[in-house]
Amino acid sequence: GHAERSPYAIYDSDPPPGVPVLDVDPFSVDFFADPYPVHEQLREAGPFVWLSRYNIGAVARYEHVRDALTDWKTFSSARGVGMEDFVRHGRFRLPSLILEADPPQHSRSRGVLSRVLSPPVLKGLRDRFEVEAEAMVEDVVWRKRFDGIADLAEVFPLRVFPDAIGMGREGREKLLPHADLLFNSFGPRNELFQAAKEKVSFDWIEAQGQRGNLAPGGLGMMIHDAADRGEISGDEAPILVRALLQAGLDTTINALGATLYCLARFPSEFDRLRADHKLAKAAFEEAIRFEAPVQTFFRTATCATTLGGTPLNEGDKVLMFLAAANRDPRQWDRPDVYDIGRKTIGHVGFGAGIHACVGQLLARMEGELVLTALARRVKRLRIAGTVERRYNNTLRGLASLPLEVELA
Ligand code: HEM
Ligand SMILES: CCOc1cccc(C(=O)O)c1
Repeated sequence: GHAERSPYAIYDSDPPPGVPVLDVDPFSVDFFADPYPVHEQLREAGPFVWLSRYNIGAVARYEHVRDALTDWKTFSSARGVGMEDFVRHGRFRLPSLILEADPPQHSRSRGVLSRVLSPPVLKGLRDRFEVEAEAMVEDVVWRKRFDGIADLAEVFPLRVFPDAIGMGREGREKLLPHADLLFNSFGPRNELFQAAKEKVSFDWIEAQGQRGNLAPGGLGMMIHDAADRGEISGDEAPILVRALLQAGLDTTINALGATLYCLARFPSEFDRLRADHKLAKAAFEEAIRFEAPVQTFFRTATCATTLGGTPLNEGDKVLMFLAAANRDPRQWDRPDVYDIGRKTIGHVGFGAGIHACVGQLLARMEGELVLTALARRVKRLRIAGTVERRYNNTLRGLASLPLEVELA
């Protein structure tokens, strides 16, 4: 029935026959406070479930999340990866030429960004990132008490990423409110979205990708160079720069925050990292599986098809619970244990298939360098106060993580 329909629902369709109906709200603050019991309900209810609050189908088991992620022809990104369907509802912003595109458009954009974010390019950034990581950890650990989010997880990406892009000095403080708005916009137009919308004037982020606002030699200018070589058109370049600015900061901040949160909650894992610094990358990757900074994305069916054995019609939106898939006991043993020795290959915290995160190598380098610097200087990491959650329709992360450290 519609009794529990959300005021922010934009669909009215009924569930396909025989599909389990849940009236959970996966975009509510209560849910975000502790999503795991609901993730379990969603996985156990069936391979495909119906969310009556929003009249949308969803998949939470690993197998079917991967089915939707990897079959891009059937489950399209071009009608938006959020709740709104670009064909039926219009669009919140100028669509991304990579995230919200299907081949062949997607292929050209992907070719350019994967080269811009490739190993040889990252190698050129590594020394500077390493110096910054060590300096920042040095600055903060001698205080013994600090906030893992405000003093570490937010500081490092903001120090290195806008410079790597070649962004001007002005306005960098606007990057996070813009990302917060964008990630909220993938969910319903609820209070989280409305509050975020108040904070930004929309055209600012669009302007940052213009050639005139970018330093020579930066990742942003490399995208304009690709346009000069005819790989993409001149007016596509600024939108691809926007993609990096919107996708590349809030995600790594929340991933670093998630890793600190895990290492502080599970000291045995911090001890393992202390004993072997080469586990820094594994600690970061396992935190992305375990906490999933990017929780969900949508796809739109391009034709009559089935998912999880359920028939779907062209135009049906499907919600993919990446975070629930990453803890599906059908795929992972001891899924709710943070284990930095685990084989994380195949986790969907970076997505999967043709849209799998194009920035994952950069993200991993940031995680590795910060966690290595920390493991060198700190013997013990302890939570020393109230942990506060930051709420967003798509991103999972903390607003505050009070820490107390014992120096090595
Ligand atoms: C730990 C940090 C990060 C996480 C958890 C993350 C997560 C994701 C996920 C789940 C997707 C798939 C989207 C989909 O399937 O619709 C994705 C795609 C993407 N990510 Fe990341 N990301 C991270 C860091 C970054 C960074 C640092 C950059 C850029 C420098 C970036 C740029 C992108 C772009 C442009 C896409 C779209 C790729 C495509 O559609 O082909 N991400 N990311
Ligand atoms: C992390 C998912 O990837 C994203 C996120 C935000 C924006 C874009 C873009 O392409 O504009 C991509």
